[in-house]
Amino acid sequence: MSDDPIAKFHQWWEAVIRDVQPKHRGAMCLSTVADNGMPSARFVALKTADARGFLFCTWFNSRKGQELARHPHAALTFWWEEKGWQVRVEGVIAPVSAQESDAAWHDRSRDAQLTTVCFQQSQPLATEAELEVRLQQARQQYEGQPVPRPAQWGGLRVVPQSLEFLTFRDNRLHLREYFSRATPQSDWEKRLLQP
Ligand SMILES: Cc1cc2nc3c(=O)[nH]c(=O)nc-3n(C[C@H](O)[C@H](O)[C@H](O)COP(=O)(O)O)c2cc1C
Repeated sequence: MSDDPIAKFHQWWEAVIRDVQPKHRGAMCLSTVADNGMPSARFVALKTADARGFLFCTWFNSRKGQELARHPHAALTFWWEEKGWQVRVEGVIAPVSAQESDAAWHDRSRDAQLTTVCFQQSQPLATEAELEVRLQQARQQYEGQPVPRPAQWGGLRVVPQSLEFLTFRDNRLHLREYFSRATPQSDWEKRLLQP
């Protein structure tokens, strides 16, 4: 078993992509905390995972973006049913360079860029019909030209302090491999946890 949790994460993620071919290959539950201590969770898409951390993209002024700006701690949870694997990540939020956010923006399809720019994520919506109207307006506005990345949209990185890999077993003797480190510069320590 790998003693480098990032390498282990990659082994698992690549195995899932290869063997399961999920439609949303990077889907992960992102948990944040509000001022009153209330947690909130939603799925986002993992873009990359490497020694620097786990990168996802969003609106900085969305609910999650504002919560992370005020409380820069986050948890990520993956569950890959076909493999019986759960991964939990806990860490701190680190900003991402404008160049990296630009690269992520250019990776998106034009359709995805247009649906991103035409909404103010997390704000109230008057009617469902407004969705189509706004998208049509954005199509017209940017016809024949590139869709620029909004300044409020970009990447955020979760720099992990701990990762836990759970191998689910039908007899409930789940294997839990827990990795933690005191600081991002420290070595990882590994231990097993009771199921
Ligand atoms: C599979 C999946 C992937 C998603 N990926 C993203 C994403 O990468 N970024 C994002 O902002 N929202 C993504 N969403 C939408 C979020 O779940 C959420 O509805 C939205 O970001 C607003 O959350 P907030 O109001 O807590 O900020 C995704 C939803 C699903 C179901």
